[in-house]
Formats: sequence, structure tokens, C-alpha cells
Amino acid sequence: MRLAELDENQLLQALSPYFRHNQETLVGVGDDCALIAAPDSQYVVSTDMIIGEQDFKADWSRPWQIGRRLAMQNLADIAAMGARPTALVLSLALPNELELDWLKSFYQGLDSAAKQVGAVIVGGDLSRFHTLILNATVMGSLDGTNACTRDGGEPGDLVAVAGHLGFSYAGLDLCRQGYAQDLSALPAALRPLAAQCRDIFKSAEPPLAQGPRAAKAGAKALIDTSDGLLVDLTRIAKASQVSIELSIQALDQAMAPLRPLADFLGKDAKEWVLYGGEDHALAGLFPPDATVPKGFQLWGKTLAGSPGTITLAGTKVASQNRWDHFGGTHE
Ligand SMILES: Nc1ncnc2c1ncn2[C@@H]1O[C@H](COP(=O)(O)OP(=O)(O)O)[C@@H](O)[C@H]1O
Ligand SMILES: Cc1ncc(C[n+]2csc(CCOP(=O)(O)OP(=O)(O)O)c2C)c(N)n1
Ligand SMILES: [Mg+2]
Repeated sequence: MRLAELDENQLLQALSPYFRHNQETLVGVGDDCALIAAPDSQYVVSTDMIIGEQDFKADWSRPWQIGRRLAMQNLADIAAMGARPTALVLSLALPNELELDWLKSFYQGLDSAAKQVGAVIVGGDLSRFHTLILNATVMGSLDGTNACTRDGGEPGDLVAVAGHLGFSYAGLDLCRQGYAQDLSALPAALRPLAAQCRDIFKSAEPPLAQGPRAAKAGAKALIDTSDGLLVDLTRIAKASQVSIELSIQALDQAMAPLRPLADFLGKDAKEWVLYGGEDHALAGLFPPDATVPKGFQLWGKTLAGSPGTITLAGTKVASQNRWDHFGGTHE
């Protein structure tokens, strides 16, 4: 059945299995607003949208993967404040010819990501448009800890990263080179890694639990790598008024698993790791005596150099944003 055959109430009824309650939900879907408990007297909130063809392709990704990606990239922003996601609202512009099954599957993906961290969908808005425009807004609780903003770092801090780096860009390159669905034309030895990269590109797997864990371990600043490691490290370095020195060993370690695939596709694993966006890894600045949580890799340290400068083994590296929708060198 196509959406054109349904009114908004019928659509919402069809999606109702995905409107769950958690302990923060005082009023969920169905009233003018949701009513969400915020025991801390403060909460974190963020929003992010994705647009068909520009941020995903409906013929590359299954609808549940698109839903999961939209949820995950929003949830990652909450994790990047050291917080726990509690509730999501969605604003969706949908073409008339879209199948109801597509939309249900999309919500299944959203819900699967939300479930992973105990968050629920509590509201939204539906509109018709010829292009898919999918927006989520997410709220979260700090559970009594301090928010890990980008500006808390100082010279001498440890720089550590949790999550995948470059895997999403590798997945994008695989899709661009015709491997969006079928990997059988790849050498057998590369297929498991290729499948992992492709899945991370299509649905994103940020280390959501590491945000609150990092906050508890004393992280002074956190950011998620939506636009690429160097761009996002530059943001945290500028906000914290420090420079960052990265280690070659950390880069080599991050590149190692991706190298065979990069070589096969004629791509550069270093480019994937340093400039690839949408991995939503968590990069943090920790005090020099901190024990960084398991799952965080040490990447370097902050220095009192020119704010926002990133060096790799002493040499300044450029951090141009490949993914700036306004005026950048967006591909
Ligand atoms: N249209 C907008 N109106 C108000 N604030 C915005 C708008 N777009 C982005 N921002 C804010 O600017 C900051 C940077 O945005 P963005 O680069 O999208 O962050 P992120 O990479 O974490 O999603 C965020 O604090 C965001 O809330
Ligand atoms: C079809 C397609 N082409 C290219 C990309 C890659 N891409 C699009 S936007 C983006 C960066 C992040 O997007 P943005 O909207 O800037 O996210 P934010 O920084 O707001 O979290 C990347 C890597 C993609 N996801 N899909
Ligand atoms: Mg954004």
C-alpha cells in the first residue's frame, strides 16, 4: 500500500508498534506535546537531518538501515556530551508513492537503535514532498554528571578515540564502486571487512555507551566524528584553545585493518581514517593521569600551541572539511 492511500491518522496507527514508553515518558505520542521527565533539571538536545540522494540513497540502503543511521547519528551527538539518550521526535517529508512497508521498516530501524540505549520515539510530524527529508531530534539525560562540552581541554591532556575510523567512508567508496549490494566480485578474503564497512556506512554503529563512560572517567571534552577525525579534532582543539599532536603509531594502527580493502579499491586508507565522515566515533580529551575507558585508543596529546592546529609526528596536517554542505569541497 502506498502512503497516498492513507491519511495521517491511519499512518500513525500503522506506526504505533514503534511508539514505546520508557521511564522518562510521562506522555508519549498522541497529545500536543510529549512530556518527558528530566530529573537533573537540565537535559541535552540535538537535531540532525538526512536528505535522499545527498546523505543516503534509497537504492543502496534498506529502509531499516536508513532509519537506524538517522537515529544513530543523532544518538551519537548525545553520547558526545557524555549523556544517555532518552527520547526522539521525528519530522519526515515523504513522497506519496512511498510504500507503507518502507516506512514501517524505516521505523523498525529507528527503534532498533533507540532500544539499544533505552530511548523511545515520543512524537513527530509528517508531511508530503517529492524527496525524502528525514529529521530527528533527540534528548538525553546527564544522570547527574557534568556535560562534556568541546571547550574543557587544556594543554597536556590525552587525546583518545573510541569507535571505527574510516570504515564509513570505505563503505561509501564500496557503494560508489558498485558494491552496494553484492560483494561476490570481491576477493573472498576481503568480503567480511567490506560487509562491515558497508554496514557501518549504511546504518552507523557509534560507540554510544562510551559517552557516559568517558564522562565518568573524567573526560574534559568530547566530540563525535561526523565530518571526519581531523575536522572534528580541530573543532575540539579550537574550543579548548589547544593544539593537538597525533601519533603515527595510532594512525598506522587505525589504517592497518582497512589497508587491504583500500589497496584493492585504489583508495588511500589514510584518507579514509583522517577525513572520512559519518563514523561517529567519540574523540575525547582526558586529564594526563586518567585511565581512559576500555575501547578508547590513545591518539596523542594536547599542547599549548596555536589553537586548533593538528600535527602528526610534528608536521602540521590540513583539516579541510570534505562534507561542508555550504561552500566546502563537498563531493
Ligand atoms: N539551523 C540552525 N539553527 C540553529 N543552530 C544550528 C543550526 N544548524 C546547526 N546549528 C548548531 O550549530 C552547531 C554545529 O552544528 P553541526 O555542525 O550540525 O553539529 P554536529 O556535527 O554535532 O551535528 C550545533 O550546536 C548546532 O545545534
Ligand atoms: C549518497 C551519499 N553520498 C555521500 C555521503 C557522505 N556524507 C554526506 S554528509 C556527510 C558528513 C556529515 O553530514 P552533516 O550533515 O554535516 O552532519 P553533522 O555534521 O551535522 O552531524 C558525509 C560523510 C553519504 N552519506 N551518502
Ligand atoms: Mg548537524
